[in-house]
Amino acid sequence: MKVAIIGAGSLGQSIAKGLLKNKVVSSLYLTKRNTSSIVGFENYDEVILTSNNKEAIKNADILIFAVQPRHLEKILLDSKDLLRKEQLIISVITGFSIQKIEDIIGANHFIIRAMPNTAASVGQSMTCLSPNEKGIEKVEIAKTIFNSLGTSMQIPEEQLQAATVICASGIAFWMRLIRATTQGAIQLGFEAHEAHELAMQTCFGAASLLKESGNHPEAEIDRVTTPGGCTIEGLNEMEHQGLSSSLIKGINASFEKINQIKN
Ligand SMILES: NC(=O)C1=CN([C@@H]2O[C@H](COP(=O)(O)OP(=O)(O)OC[C@H]3O[C@@H](n4cnc5c(N)ncnc54)[C@H](OP(=O)(O)O)[C@@H]3O)[C@@H](O)[C@H]2O)C=CC1
Ligand SMILES: O=C(O)[C@@H]1CCC=N1
Repeated sequence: MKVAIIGAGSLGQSIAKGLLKNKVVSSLYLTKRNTSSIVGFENYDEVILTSNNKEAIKNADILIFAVQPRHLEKILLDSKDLLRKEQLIISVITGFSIQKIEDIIGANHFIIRAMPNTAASVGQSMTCLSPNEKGIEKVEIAKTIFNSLGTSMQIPEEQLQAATVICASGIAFWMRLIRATTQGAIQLGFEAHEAHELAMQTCFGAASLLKESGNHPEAEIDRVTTPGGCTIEGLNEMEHQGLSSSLIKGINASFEKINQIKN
């Protein structure tokens, strides 16, 4: 696979690292205006770092656009004459609709909007995919790419904003929960590095339990909460303080914001 990532910033580099780790690309163009700020890709023969989007677009079969939303329109306008009908065009850009992409480059292209997260760099992204009408033909290729970076799910484009909040912003939400647990552990007397390890592995264990057992979280909670014990005491206090409610409200605030952002 010859891939170009147009806009190798935070997410673009995460995707690149995952692709390289899994050896799924024969050549990988990474573009950004200031290429000197990219580090960590020097030892890969298949990587071409450049600020020349046109060169990257010409030499790739799969284009992954990962610039900030405000930059996409100009890049597409500048390069639309170079786009080939057989190329697969993937956009990971928040809030930039398929309709808007088609308005710029035409509907006769394989276009797929993808919403991965930064865990792509370690092969653990949850990626949601929404193709345009033509892109349905190439959705399996997109699944192959994003399944090599974690797991993927095809969803209607109308749900992509919600998926962004849950999966892409979700990385930040879970990080904050892990950080808060770490702070609690330090208060209980652990060294910071120990507290971090305890919080991180326990979070990983909780997610793994659900994934491997297929159980509902409440079933797993019931297995931990000894009657009259410390777990239910802590859990109930967290709920009195609004744990579930604050998460749901945060998710809704994030969703309201994403729907206000105009590209
Ligand atoms: N970060 C995340 O976790 C997620 C982000 N997204 C979406 O992905 C997109 C990228 O986000 P993120 O990686 O955080 O943003 P960044 O700002 O980190 O990355 C964007 C990159 O695009 C480059 N760029 C800007 N203009 C051009 C240009 N004309 N040609 C080539 N490259 C260019 C910038 O580098 P330079 O200035 O050197 O050109 C920058 O490195 C956004 O649309 C965001 O909504 C979606 C899901 C998750
Ligand atoms: O915070 C944001 O707006 C973008 C979209 C999801 C992750 N980063």
